[in-house]
Amino acid sequence: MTCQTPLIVALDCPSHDAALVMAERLDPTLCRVKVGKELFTRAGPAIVEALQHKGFEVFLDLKFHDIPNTAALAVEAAAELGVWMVNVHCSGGLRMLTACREILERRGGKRPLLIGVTVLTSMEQADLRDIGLDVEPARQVLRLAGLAERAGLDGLVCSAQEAAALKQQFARLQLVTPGIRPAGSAADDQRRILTPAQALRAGADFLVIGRPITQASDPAQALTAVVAELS
Ligand SMILES: O=c1ccn([C@@H]2O[C@H](COP(=O)(O)O)[C@@H](O)[C@H]2O)c(=O)[nH]1
Repeated sequence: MTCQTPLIVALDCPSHDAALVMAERLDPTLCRVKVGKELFTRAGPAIVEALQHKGFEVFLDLKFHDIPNTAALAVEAAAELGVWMVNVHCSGGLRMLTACREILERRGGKRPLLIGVTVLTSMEQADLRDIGLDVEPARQVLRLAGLAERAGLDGLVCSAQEAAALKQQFARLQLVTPGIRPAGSAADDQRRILTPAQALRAGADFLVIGRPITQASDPAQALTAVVAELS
């Protein structure tokens, strides 16, 4: 099934069973799901297959960042799982990004969207300074977007705060935006946030939402409320 909505729910759950219980409360016509580091490390490829079996398209958010050969082979393994989207860190560099794109092209057939992570939405300027980057997040995002464009990636993970500037310079790239917070929700550890409606207006293609839905007392109702905000 091809899902038409921009919503991706982050299933940051501690076990296979917990993820399936949460997935039961979601509707695959209203959202895709994201399997990240915690869930995949605990539950492995079986959880991806189980979610696909329930009708969900899966974004495998493992943010690969390694030497080109290792990263590319990891991306190929993700493609073999039949995931809809996979990602790598742009800061792995042009050769790493290119190797990841090339291995998917060589494989042929239906392939996942290959998305480059720019600057994590939990980071602000002080965090970049701590790692030796004396630059505003938005500027660093644009730099890394240029690398992703040159390497032929399909899109970027970025904050929706950068979406308008990115769409202006890199119209081809699809923008996947975590750090989405419905009005009144806690920001948690996120720093560069926007509401769902603001994010779409700014040009985001896909909105990643985790805790505001999965930790709500009624996740199905929380998802429906976001859908309503966007319609
Ligand atoms: O820059 C990034 C990249 C990935 N994420 C992931 O998205 C979700 C967000 O969850 P919330 O509960 O809505 O904060 C989470 O799985 C992160 O690993 C991100 O937040 N920022």
